[in-house]
Amino acid sequence: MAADAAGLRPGLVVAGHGRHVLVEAAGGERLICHPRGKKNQAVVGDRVRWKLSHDEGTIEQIEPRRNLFYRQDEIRTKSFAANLDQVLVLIAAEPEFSESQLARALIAAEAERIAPLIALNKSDLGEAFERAWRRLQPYRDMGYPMLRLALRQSGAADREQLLQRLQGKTTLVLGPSGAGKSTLINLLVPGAAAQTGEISQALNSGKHTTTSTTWYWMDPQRSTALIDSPGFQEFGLHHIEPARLAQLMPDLRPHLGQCRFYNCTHLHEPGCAVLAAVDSDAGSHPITAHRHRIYRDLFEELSQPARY
Ligand SMILES: Nc1nc2c(ncn2[C@@H]2O[C@H](COP(=O)(O)OP(=O)(O)OP(=O)(O)O)[C@@H](O)[C@H]2O)c(=O)[nH]1
Ligand SMILES: [Zn+2]
Repeated sequence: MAADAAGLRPGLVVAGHGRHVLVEAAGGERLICHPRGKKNQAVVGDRVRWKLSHDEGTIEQIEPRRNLFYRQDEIRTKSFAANLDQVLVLIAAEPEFSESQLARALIAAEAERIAPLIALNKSDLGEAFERAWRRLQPYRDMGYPMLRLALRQSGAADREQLLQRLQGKTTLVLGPSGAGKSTLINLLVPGAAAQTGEISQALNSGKHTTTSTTWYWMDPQRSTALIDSPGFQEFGLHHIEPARLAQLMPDLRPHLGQCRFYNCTHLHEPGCAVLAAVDSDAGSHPITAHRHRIYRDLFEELSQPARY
């Protein structure tokens, strides 16, 4: 597409590495762009206005974001994707997933009002799978959509199942190492491996890197996208106020506003409606003891002063 009077062209950020990003122009061609100034770092999924200078570009504007998915550890903020429709958390029967990591990813999505979708892979593993599926019961009760996958065995069927959920949307895929994220991306994006090679070469001048977030189109019409992002581990949530945490946990949420103290932390107070629901048979929204422990641990973690 032609540049406007100021020489600006529209583009989409499709990969990021450090300060420079790869931008896809309206016609589909891609080029390296650098941010203008120190602030305003563009992230994958950003719609930008860029200007050509020599054979690279500078990003002059970032369009307002619908949402920004980020995790923040104690040291630095790592925002990594913007303008998402949903987050797909891919876990597996083996290696055993960490419920705390799963809970963190869901809370990060809830905080930005991005719809989460959980997929449990390796249903061919029999008993180990059923055990993992049972561990996810509280998350089904919370209303999160959940898929059973066997990506290595039943690729074609899984592909159909996934397409129904992904079509026309932009989905960030998150998952711990070994759950099958590469298998899933290769199933849905033919040629993904080759693309990754090209991107890392472009961004990193030939050095191989797997640490950048990458946008993949699933269809030639460029209407359905997957974003692959490393780093499910160390999912810091330091950008979230502890007092806001309970609202981001759908099993705690229905009990809020019913505690004796308006500023109840739901950790130890008498007359706490959340505590009353933990492992309770009475009432319609029970909270498992494990989920309350995750809440407690996170609340304490987020209450620590940030260490810089
Ligand atoms: N049994 C079983 N194994 C699977 C299935 N899907 C993937 N795997 C295997 O699980 C292992 C991890 O799969 P990957 O796709 O490499 O997982 P990943 O999440 O990308 O892992 P990293 O590369 O470590 O980030 C591989 O050995 C796959 O062959 C499945 O449905 N069943
Ligand atoms: Zn309370």
